[in-house]
Amino acid sequence: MSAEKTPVENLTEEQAAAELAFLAAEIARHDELYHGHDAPEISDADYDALKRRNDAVEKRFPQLVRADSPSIRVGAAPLPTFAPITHSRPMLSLDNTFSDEDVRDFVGSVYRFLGQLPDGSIAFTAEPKIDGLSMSIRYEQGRLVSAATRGDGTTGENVTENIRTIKEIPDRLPAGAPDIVEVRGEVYMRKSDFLALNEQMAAEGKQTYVNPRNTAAGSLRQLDPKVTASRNLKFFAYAWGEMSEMPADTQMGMVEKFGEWGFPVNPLMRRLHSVEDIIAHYKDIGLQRPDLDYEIDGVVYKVDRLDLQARLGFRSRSPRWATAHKFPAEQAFTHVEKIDIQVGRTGALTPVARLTPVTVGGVVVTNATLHNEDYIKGIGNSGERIREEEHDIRIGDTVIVQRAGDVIPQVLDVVMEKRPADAVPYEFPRKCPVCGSHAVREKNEKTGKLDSVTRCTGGFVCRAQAVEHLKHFVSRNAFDIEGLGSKQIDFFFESEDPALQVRTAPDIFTLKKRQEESPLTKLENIDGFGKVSVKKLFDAIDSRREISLNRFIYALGIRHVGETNAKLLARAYGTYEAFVTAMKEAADFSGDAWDELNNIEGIGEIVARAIVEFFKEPRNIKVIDDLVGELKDGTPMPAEQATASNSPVAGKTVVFTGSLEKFTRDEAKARAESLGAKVAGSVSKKTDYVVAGPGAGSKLDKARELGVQVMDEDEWLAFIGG
Ligand SMILES: NC(=O)c1ccc[n+]([C@@H]2O[C@H](COP(=O)([O-])OP(=O)(O)OC[C@H]3O[C@@H](n4cnc5c(N)ncnc54)[C@H](O)[C@@H]3O)[C@@H](O)[C@H]2O)c1
Ligand SMILES: [Zn+2]
Repeated sequence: MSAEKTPVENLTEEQAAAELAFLAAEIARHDELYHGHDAPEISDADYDALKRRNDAVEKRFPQLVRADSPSIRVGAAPLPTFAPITHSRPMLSLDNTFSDEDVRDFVGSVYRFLGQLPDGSIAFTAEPKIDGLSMSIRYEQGRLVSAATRGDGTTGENVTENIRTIKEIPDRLPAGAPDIVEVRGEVYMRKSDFLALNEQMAAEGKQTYVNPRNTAAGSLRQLDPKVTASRNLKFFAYAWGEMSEMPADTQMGMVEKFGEWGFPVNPLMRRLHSVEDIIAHYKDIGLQRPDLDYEIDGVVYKVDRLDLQARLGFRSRSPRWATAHKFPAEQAFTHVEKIDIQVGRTGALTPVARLTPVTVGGVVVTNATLHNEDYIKGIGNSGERIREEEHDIRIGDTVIVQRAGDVIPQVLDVVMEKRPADAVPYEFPRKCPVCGSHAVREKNEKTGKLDSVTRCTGGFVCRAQAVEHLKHFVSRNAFDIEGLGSKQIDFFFESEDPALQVRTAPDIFTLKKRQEESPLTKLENIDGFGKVSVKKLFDAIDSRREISLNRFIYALGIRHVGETNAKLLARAYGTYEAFVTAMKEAADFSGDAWDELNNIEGIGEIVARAIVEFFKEPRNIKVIDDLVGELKDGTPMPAEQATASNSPVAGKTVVFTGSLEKFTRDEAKARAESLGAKVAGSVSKKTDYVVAGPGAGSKLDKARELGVQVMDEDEWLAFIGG
């Protein structure tokens, strides 16, 4: 879909054709979901953007307009569930306008089309665009005989029995009404009814609805009219189909007539002349929008005189005499009831505002992400202010929420006038709410600033992260346990059976024993496992009780510690014991152990911090101790190279000093490391050997002072075996 991003003017004809084909299929799919199943997958704003893109491409390449172009189609084909009804006159859609400029263009185009009419002489009606579903209701001799949805504009669904259950829709017209009357308008659900229905659905443990429009459509298209009847649907009349006689000669007059006949009509409809008045009314309706008990998504403008409407006529899918001026993504006011912390799979603590439910742009919003600690304070990712000082988000605050691009609702700002006197700044937790481990913000190496994300350090024990960690633990470059894939981990993790459950790494190694001791749950009887595969699995697990230190470290899934760093650490410390002891000693980020960790070539400060934070968490230590206890000899094997060479220097710390003659400093270091030694830059009590060439100075003195064994180059070579 990268072509989508290419500016229309840069598209080649070939690209344009391909994109139009894609858009036709994609828009048809969304139409089907939205109109056919009342279950849209994307927001209206995103849908409208697809449509606009299609229009723009077609405008530049008119020769490419497809027979199935969304610009000439309306809605979606009726569902076969209902009998089809062919409309006596098509039910069309409306053209859209999005800006004041578009409105001027629309009015201008009407004047141009009609010609010779003085400015200000054409009246337009302006009325809210109700977000429901359009309906055509037919009366013959004053009696309701049928009702149909719009469908694809030509054929709709017969929903007569369901429409009859709507109390607001008269069953009979008063005497004097024409013989044939088709009243068209919008069936909708009130916001308050929608919220109440959803509450009830939730209380009954049923799936709740997304928004009033889809709920209204779903409620109407029920096979059982009793369900429709229970939903308290409403109606506004604003248009008509076939009429045996016209009772008025203006749009306004017609709607007034509908009102007289007993149909609900919208009280906000006005007749206006100038673009300025039209736009002012649009703004006024926009202001009233949050307080209306029904969803509207714009204001519809129509040429008032019906003779002029007739002259203007229709395009393929919409009248030339009308347009819908859409509202931008909606904002709404609501309260922050509380702030919860969610822990992601990587351990990130994300604050979420729990809001008093409110509909925003047609969708009920109950949560908004607050991203991180700084965002709550009003500080952006680069340290910039995103809200005014003091506009930090507090529990109890009234806030403005917006669905921009309509994905995750955002809290835009705080209404300070409404802040309760006792509201206190939110205190971001320093502990993971899931596992209780301490949570930290990392420091950015380059900027020296704190990272905006707060992370749980209990990666190894935290339930929020555990599944991912376990999957990592058994993966190919870690413990590499065959037969224990992602699916199996999910299964064992979710199991509530003590004989099957795996929540932490050591559980993997106790599984066999627990199985043996449990007379009830036998893994081999569970779907997907069989006798043979269970034996294989337990063999695979047992074979991994012997594991190299670098794999072991990598398997812990410490942040920033990938395979390379795990190898560096394993090589530097040689043994598990040495490694863990050093990490514990480095807990306060100072002292010899901390310096040595930072001295390891390739290990930077961020990595070093992450490792120390990990080992600082007693919960991690507990699990690691359990894990190690399950291994052969109660420890991972010393670093890989060391075991290979059986060298006397494996795991030892060596310092080279003075000018070496038999080899370069780099060569000496590489050689020593390949034998499993750790090469350090300075002498400390941890140093095992100092290799001193001619001219050695202070390091040699220090070694003598500490009683460290000193060798010359030849002795060293003999020691390591030539
Ligand atoms: N999210 C999705 O996947 C998806 C898919 C398809 C359509 N949609 C949304 O549906 C709408 C497009 O559907 P559309 O083709 O029905 O166009 P439309 O809803 O923009 O406009 C036409 C409709 O407006 C309605 N309407 C309400 N009040 C009216 C009034 N006072 N006067 C005249 N008509 C009035 C009528 O039902 C008419 O059919 C857009 O809002 C679009 O975003 C969304
Ligand atoms: Zn945690």
